[in-house]
Amino acid sequence: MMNYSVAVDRLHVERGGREVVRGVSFGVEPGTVTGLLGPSGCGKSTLMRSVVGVQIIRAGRVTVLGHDAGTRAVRGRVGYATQDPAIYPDLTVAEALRYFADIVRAPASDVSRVIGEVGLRDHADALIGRLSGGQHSRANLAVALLGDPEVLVLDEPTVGLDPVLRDELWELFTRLAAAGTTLLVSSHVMDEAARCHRLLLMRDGALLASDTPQRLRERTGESDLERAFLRLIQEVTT
Ligand SMILES: Nc1ncnc2c1ncn2[C@@H]1O[C@H](COP(=O)(O)OP(=O)(O)OP(=O)(O)O)[C@@H](O)[C@H]1O
Repeated sequence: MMNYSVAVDRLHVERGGREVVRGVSFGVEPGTVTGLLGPSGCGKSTLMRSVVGVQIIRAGRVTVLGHDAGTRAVRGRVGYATQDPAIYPDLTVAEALRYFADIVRAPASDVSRVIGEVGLRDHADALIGRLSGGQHSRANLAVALLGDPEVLVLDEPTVGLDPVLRDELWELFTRLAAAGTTLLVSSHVMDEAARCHRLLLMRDGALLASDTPQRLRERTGESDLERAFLRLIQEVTT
């Protein structure tokens, strides 16, 4: 059996009295980038919260690096960037990162490394509260990179970024994966899908597909991944 970094088995999650993840199963191979795509509200963030271990689940099992998600054995080995950055606005970028580096017991040298990786070197001394939306989300991503976690769970890390920055961040994700990190990255943007090793296409709390971009194109006969996704939706609704 494949030694998955993240394994989700028949996961069911309820939120607000409604089942928002309905029997999802998949595995994420080590050293790969897996894209989690689907329309707003389909359950992407809920699924990611389950992988990080901060979501109460109704049924099923989520294991990360061979341990139940959120347990002590995996704490510090998983980096998580949420959609809503929660970094103190009255600290500078470097101060905030030093603070979080202390919490996750990352080496002090990590602060400068992650600032460079997200392209915030020129803003290291700027107050978090004064950053633009895109700079703020990069600072948030930098926090997740502290301590060089083996698994990175990134909820829409490129939202609000211009195409050049998005491209740079995807290059970083690819580089991290090549060095052995496992990444689960959600996105609304289909052109980012092509840069993933594997795609999870989600709709209404269920997985429509879990496959490589190439196999999804072949299976649907569509060269464009957005059209391939639409075709899969047609298949299940007709
Ligand atoms: N705190 C909550 N209480 C009740 N229901 C919630 C809560 N958070 C999310 N939901 C519901 O759970 C469902 C899945 O939400 P989720 O945030 O996982 O979707 P998503 O695919 O990440 O959406 P988006 O792309 O807009 O972030 C939605 O129907 C949402 O309304």
